[in-house]
Amino acid sequence: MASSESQLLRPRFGYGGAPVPPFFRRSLRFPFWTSVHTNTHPISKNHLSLRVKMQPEADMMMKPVSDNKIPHVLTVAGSDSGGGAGIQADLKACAARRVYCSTVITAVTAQNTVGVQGVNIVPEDFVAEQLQSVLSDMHVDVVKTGMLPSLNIVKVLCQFLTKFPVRALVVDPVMKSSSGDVLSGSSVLTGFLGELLPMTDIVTPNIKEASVLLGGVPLKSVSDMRTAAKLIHDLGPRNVLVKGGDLPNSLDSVDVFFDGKEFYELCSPRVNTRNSHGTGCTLASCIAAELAKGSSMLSAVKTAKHFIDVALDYSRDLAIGSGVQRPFDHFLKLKNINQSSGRQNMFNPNDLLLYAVTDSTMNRKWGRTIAEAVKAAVEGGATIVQLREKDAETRDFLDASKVCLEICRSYGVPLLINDRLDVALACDADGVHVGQSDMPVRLARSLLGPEKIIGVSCKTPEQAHQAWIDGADYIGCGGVYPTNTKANNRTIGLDGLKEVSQASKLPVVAIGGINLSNARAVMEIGEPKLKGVAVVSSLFDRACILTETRNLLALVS
Ligand SMILES: Nc1ncnc2c1ncn2[C@@H]1O[C@H](COP(=O)(O)OP(=O)(O)O)[C@@H](O)[C@H]1O
Ligand SMILES: Cc1ncc(COP(=O)(O)O)c(N)n1
Repeated sequence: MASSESQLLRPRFGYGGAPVPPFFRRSLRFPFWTSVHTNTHPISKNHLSLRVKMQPEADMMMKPVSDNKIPHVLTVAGSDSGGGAGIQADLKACAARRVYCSTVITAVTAQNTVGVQGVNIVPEDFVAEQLQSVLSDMHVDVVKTGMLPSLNIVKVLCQFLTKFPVRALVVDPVMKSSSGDVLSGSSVLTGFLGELLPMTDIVTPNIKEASVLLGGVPLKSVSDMRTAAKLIHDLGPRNVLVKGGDLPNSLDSVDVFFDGKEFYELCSPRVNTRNSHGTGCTLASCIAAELAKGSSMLSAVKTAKHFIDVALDYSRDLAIGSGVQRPFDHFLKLKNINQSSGRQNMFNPNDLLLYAVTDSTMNRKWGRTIAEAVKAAVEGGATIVQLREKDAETRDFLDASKVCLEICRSYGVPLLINDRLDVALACDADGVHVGQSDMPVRLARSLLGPEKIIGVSCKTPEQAHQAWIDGADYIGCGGVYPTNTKANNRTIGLDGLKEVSQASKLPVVAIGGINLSNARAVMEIGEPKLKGVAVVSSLFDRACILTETRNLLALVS
């Protein structure tokens, strides 16, 4: 089988050749080998780097089929009673990626954080019955497979995939659990090699599974993973992702992607955690979800890898179960329940580290769309973004906000809207930032509900205290230095910032004239409540936003 993107996205629903939206077309001017630095969940200050070779035309996003068709992934996998892996991980991954997920259960396992205590295989005719029910009715876009515990189940699945072709088939060749317990016996290998892999669009073995597929050759290095990816590709799948989560002696977690022509190494710092049970299932489901939405294969793989990084980093110390195979949180929500108010808050104060505030005048000056500016900033490592569009038409602002939100979500970066609660609500942004003469915080909270982030500009300890009483999440304090971006804005200097930060019960981000030459001095006032710097001109009034963001991030981290 050929390994082209166009083949993968078979135009069953008629959008394989859809034109690229202008935003994506313009954003594809990457150098050949590029290092895309993205921030992890800012609980840690690690920054990921995806060492990937970008392919401009192949890495574009495709337009969804129609506005009404919900992207749909069917997972054919086993149930994990502990909820960390298998069907449960697949459902959570698809929900987190906003894709519908149906399920065909191949086995029920009794499993927890210690290991697998029992496996009950579903008879193949009942697997067939489930496949018939879903595939005959529900317009599945992508099928993702996990635990396929018997050769007959593999065969039944292949028959159904021939009868009901789908746009893409993602195969996670699950063989053992992370605890080392066998989930699929060696008999299924015949089915994989003879039937399933040749139908597969991407197969995602970990290093042990890659070794089994290749008859037992050990994989000990990234170079071995590359060789294995090539050899597995020869078995029929159009794309191969050899996952390096278990690669010994590696500080990084490196996955090797091979599309039949090019190799790509996707690299991120290894998260030191026990909460990694279900990463393989999640990664494959995430790839399936992105493909169902219309992404290219490389883009789907990159998004999935980034999703895992953010979720693992967030979940590194989640206490669930007494064993070492602990699950992680796909929704980044479990730790943020504010017990006292019952309010569930997604806000993490460390998100304030490098806060990018857009400016339409600067974007016009440099000939950029707001989305291009935001994309460059988050690629450079901005940890939170605020859209501040004082003179935009509502419709234009809303459209731009939706595009920016999509970009920010794919990087796990919160997006706030300045002042315009209506726009924030309409696009489901993560929150708002208001000034002292904008919507009062208390009203904003009642309109936005408990989950959204609300920030408020404060110059004095009294305003900071009021912000806390009214239910804000953070305060923006400044202008620290004189600036042109805001007329008649009194400068409070480092002394004023220190005074407000000492008094504030809320996390503080400094704003006003902050740039590469003074950002360090700001952070060095050493106030625990001061979590970062917010910048406008020093990112957006510059030729290369991405480079400026990286440089500033390095200074404040
Ligand atoms: N500790 C970790 N830190 C960062 N990424 C990890 C870690 N463990 C696994 N991953 C990533 O999770 C995904 C699943 O990999 P792996 O754990 O090797 O698969 P499996 O769960 O099938 O054994 C890969 O993208 C891998 O790089
Ligand atoms: C039902 C089921 N499917 C897949 C896995 C693999 O997940 P992991 O490699 O994280 O143990 C599992 N443990 N259980």
